[in-house]
Amino acid sequence: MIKIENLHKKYGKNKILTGVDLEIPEKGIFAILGPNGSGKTTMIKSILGMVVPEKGKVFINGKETHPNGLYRKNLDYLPQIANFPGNLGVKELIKMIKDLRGTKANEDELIELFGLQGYLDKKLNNLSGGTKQKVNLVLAFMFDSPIIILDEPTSGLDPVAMLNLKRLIAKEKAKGKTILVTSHIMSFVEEISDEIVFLLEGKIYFKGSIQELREKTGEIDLEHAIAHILTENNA
Ligand SMILES: Nc1ncnc2c1ncn2[C@@H]1O[C@H](COP(=O)(O)OP(=O)(O)OP(=O)(O)O)[C@@H](O)[C@H]1O
Repeated sequence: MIKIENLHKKYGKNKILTGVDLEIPEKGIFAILGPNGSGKTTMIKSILGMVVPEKGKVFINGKETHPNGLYRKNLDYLPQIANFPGNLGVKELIKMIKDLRGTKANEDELIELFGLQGYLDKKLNNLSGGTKQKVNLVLAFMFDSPIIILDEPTSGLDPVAMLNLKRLIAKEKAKGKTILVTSHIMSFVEEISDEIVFLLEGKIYFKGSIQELREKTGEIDLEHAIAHILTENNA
């Protein structure tokens, strides 16, 4: 379980999170939504210890996260923008991340799933955006951790890769994992999520099922429900 208590984070004078309280139970897919700049990535990075909040606590499975970051061994993360050196080859990068992590990985299955066999000797600089994203997805899923955090996983993916990603996420959920995901693609969110967490003006504005959100807003689908909240709040 992931628990966030009274999280506050500002960058300079810019207050981003102003008292986030959130409990994510074990097992299931939870979509973190909110307008651009609402602090989704900042919240995710706080869970990962990559952002230091002014105030607040994060607990993973009942234990407060420690600045030494050892708890991250049980978390897999796909960053919104992964900045690996462009002169690294795909195979080299995968090996480097495996060596750093020091645990077993199932990269071969994922390389096949995303059709990356022909790219293993290519340098990252020479890959298209979508192919780079597929490599990042391999890195994010290959360690089989119980918690997976995906920041904009659909970015740049073609429809085949998108279908493969959805199947992969469903398979990982079936293993009992907890998956946190951000996305601006509402059809994707609608298809995969068990619950929605909506961030607005530094706090959790809504947490619940898509059905509950539709009922709360009186709208026909998630896209309209989100648009309704944003318009109502001038966001
Ligand atoms: N390192 C930083 N230094 C200064 N400001 C930052 C930093 N990181 C993020 N911000 C600012 O914090 C705010 C929240 O950013 P964040 O990336 O968390 O939003 P988001 O909800 O993930 O946005 P998006 O939907 O566009 O990905 C933005 O205004 C952003 O410019």
